[in-house]
Amino acid sequence: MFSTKNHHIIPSQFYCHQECSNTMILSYFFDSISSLWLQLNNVDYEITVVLFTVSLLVLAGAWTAWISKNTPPLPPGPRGLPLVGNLPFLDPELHKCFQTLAQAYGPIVRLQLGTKVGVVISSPAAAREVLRDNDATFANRDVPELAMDAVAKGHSDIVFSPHGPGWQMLRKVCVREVLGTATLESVYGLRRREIRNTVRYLHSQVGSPVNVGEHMFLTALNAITSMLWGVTMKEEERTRIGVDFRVAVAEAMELLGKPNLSDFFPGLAWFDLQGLKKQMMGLVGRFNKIFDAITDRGLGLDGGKESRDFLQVLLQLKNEGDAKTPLTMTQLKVLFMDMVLGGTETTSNAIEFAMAEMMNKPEILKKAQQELDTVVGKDSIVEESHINKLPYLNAILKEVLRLHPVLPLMVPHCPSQTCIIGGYTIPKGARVFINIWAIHRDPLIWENPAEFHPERFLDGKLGFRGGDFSYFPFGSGRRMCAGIAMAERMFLFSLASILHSFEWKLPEGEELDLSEKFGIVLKKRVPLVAIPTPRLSNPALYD
Ligand code: HEM
Repeated sequence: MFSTKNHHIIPSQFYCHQECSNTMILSYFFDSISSLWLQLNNVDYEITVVLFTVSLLVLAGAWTAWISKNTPPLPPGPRGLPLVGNLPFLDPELHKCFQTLAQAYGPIVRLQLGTKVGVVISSPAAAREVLRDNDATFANRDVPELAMDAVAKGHSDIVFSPHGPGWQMLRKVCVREVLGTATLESVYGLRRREIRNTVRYLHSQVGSPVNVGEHMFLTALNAITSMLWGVTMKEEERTRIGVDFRVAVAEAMELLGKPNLSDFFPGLAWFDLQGLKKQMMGLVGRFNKIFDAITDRGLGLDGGKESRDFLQVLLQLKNEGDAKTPLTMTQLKVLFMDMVLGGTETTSNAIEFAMAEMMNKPEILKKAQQELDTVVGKDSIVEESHINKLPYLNAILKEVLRLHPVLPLMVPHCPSQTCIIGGYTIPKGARVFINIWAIHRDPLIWENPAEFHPERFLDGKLGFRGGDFSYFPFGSGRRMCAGIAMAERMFLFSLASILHSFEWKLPEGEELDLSEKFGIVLKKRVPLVAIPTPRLSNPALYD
């Protein structure tokens, strides 16, 4: 029965000649099926079944071949070992390791990370395809195993919430209500109080070496917790809670930064082989206790105070409970968490790198101080209202986030469906790293990319809003940083204050080390230790 028509010819054409048209292939198979059915009545039943099965198999094979012929390949990448893939060969300095891989394999590299596919994006064109052209598809996160439970219960924070109404609501509350210009302005006094405390403390240390990063971390943490609940809680209570909180945040960052086998072999997650999940559960319990103490205090207030902190803004929002922002107590707590985790180390590490780069090039430091002396004067102190009048300091912020982007691989994205990027197939569920560190140092884009040169940003053409994919330290698209406004203010106000108030020098015999240490948040390998000496006209300006 297969001797008629082209049964022997067409399959070989199909497999051998690429140019065979898809329409021909499909019409051939529909013909085959219909002719088979027409003849069913005339032949032996068993033979018919066998032939029918063979025909289906051929159809399936042809379909697979058609699909694979029409599906672009996976991106190129290094060979790995069975089971573990490329994991054993990845250098812990991942941002540099990924840059080297991009030099060998191109701007889109595939990795096998245990059972997971990883994809590294290292060019502006590919980043634009991911974050702009396919923004909705890539708006999900590859959720680490340690955050899975929270996501499954709908208790997740903004960073790991899946793209959807829950995430949208949290983000709206965070960006518009809490970190919007009006609320940020209203808590200026709380920010200022903490920065003045730091200046006062540094003044008490004049002539002695201080750990710049550590003090900037404490300043950022105190400023953020002060904005969060600094009106609600009295200073003494706030300091006590701040200490517990600081320890818990440091443990959470360390835990999240540890490579977790369960992320690479989700099948093993149930066994929690490294005990990380257990540790995380303990930590969640501690955070809950801290937040309960704070929110209980907030709930006890009558809300009639003139000055308000974020806690009071959020509790009011929760109590008003409009249908669009049905904020729960758990969501309120996770918002706090995002602000503390997202806003402390990022800002303080950027300030530490900026100070180190400037001390390495004293002419830049002098120029920044001269600008401050012109705008603020030596008989006065820096206020946040000055920061828009300091173009050189703003250029320093941009340049430090170019050279040392504090989230060098951003927060991994995850496509919700298989899609094509740069001519390659990116499978659904892949872990997509965007190597902004490599893009920000690409010699095809930047002149002398390794050099700290704030002047390159003085023309004001490049901004932070992710519109240009050669420079996007806060990400781009719908998952870009939710705290840009706060980060800008905190960085500029803190750096301006310590540069304006003090001269800085290295301890005798010390050498400046500018090297980086990879982590979710990039940090200086060797902490910057420097000696402050006063430079303002009147000691009262340090009170
Ligand atoms: C110098 C300081 C900072 C830098 C360089 C920075 C950078 C980033 C980057 C690169 C992302 C990931 C974007 C993506 O994956 O597409 C991100 C996400 C985020 N950042 Fe920041 N950030 C900073 C400060 C802050 C501050 C101060 C806050 C809050 C107070 C904050 C809150 C967040 C949140 C909530 C997300 C997750 C957004 C989402 O998934 O929708 N960040 N940040």
